[in-house]
Amino acid sequence: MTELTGKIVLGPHRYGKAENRVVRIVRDTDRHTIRDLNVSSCLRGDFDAAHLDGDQSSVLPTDTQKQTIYSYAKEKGVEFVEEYGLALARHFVDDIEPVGAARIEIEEYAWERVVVDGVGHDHTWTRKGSEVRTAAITVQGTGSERKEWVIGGLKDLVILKSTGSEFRGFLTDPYTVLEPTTDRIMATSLEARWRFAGTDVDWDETYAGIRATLCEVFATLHSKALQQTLFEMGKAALERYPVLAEIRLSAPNKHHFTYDLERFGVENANEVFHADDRPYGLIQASVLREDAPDAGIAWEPYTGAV
Ligand SMILES: O=c1[nH]c(=O)c2[nH]c(=O)[nH]c2[nH]1
Repeated sequence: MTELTGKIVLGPHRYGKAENRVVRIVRDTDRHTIRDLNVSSCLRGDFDAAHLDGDQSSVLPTDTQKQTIYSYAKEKGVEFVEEYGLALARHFVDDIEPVGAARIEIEEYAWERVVVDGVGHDHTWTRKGSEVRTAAITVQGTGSERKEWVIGGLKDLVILKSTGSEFRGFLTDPYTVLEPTTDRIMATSLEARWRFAGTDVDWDETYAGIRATLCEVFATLHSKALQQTLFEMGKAALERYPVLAEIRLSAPNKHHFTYDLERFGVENANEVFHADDRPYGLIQASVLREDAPDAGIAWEPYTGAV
């Protein structure tokens, strides 16, 4: 048995307030707007003494981080979640001495107006689908050492095409039972995260455009595999949006198996399927520019997987 005798030391650490549920209503007129967010703050820096000696003198309480998150929702507004995240991250790095880097992760839940007499209501909404907009903002260092990274994204975007997808010609071995197919359902619950090359961005327009591009390629590309579809989706997003350095895609292959109706003498020409929830193929790919600026710690996650 291998036995290790080396000195035990503190490794990397970070802390913050995770999943602050911030609902911001703008009510300057009778027609209100709503932004519904889940905001996490994460600080890195010289917090060794808190771990090694129980010394809290450098520790900004996670409760204070929470209060700042809520106050900034009014002071700075949340019209663009990326700007709100940048304001928070800059504040923690610039104004709180021991903080070397701050990361703000945001999920945004979409709401749509209830329609009354054909018109969207002023102050009543229903939650819109499962889809979530995401952002992860990291600010590190001050002065000439300053680095800022913004990652936009979405998750739980459920998308399905009923044809235009095949999977054949794959490697086989004695355990292979899968039949090749030239016509299948392709469906996924897409997670995509894209890293911006800078911070001067039309955030909402870019979000809507990237989302539309990803959906358009999924729909129109005749797919030979989910792997190919993911690469082409990412490539199209980078081609259309030069503000992007890279995009990372994660897609569970939500299998739909043709249900065996032959047993009943009933023909099933790809019309009735069993939607299987588990297990699923999990296909992940990143697409990037060769001249993408350094990602630094932009992808180091706090609350969730990246
Ligand atoms: O698009 C696919 N990629 C795979 O790698 C794979 N593997 C599998 O069994 N079905 C599929 N589909």
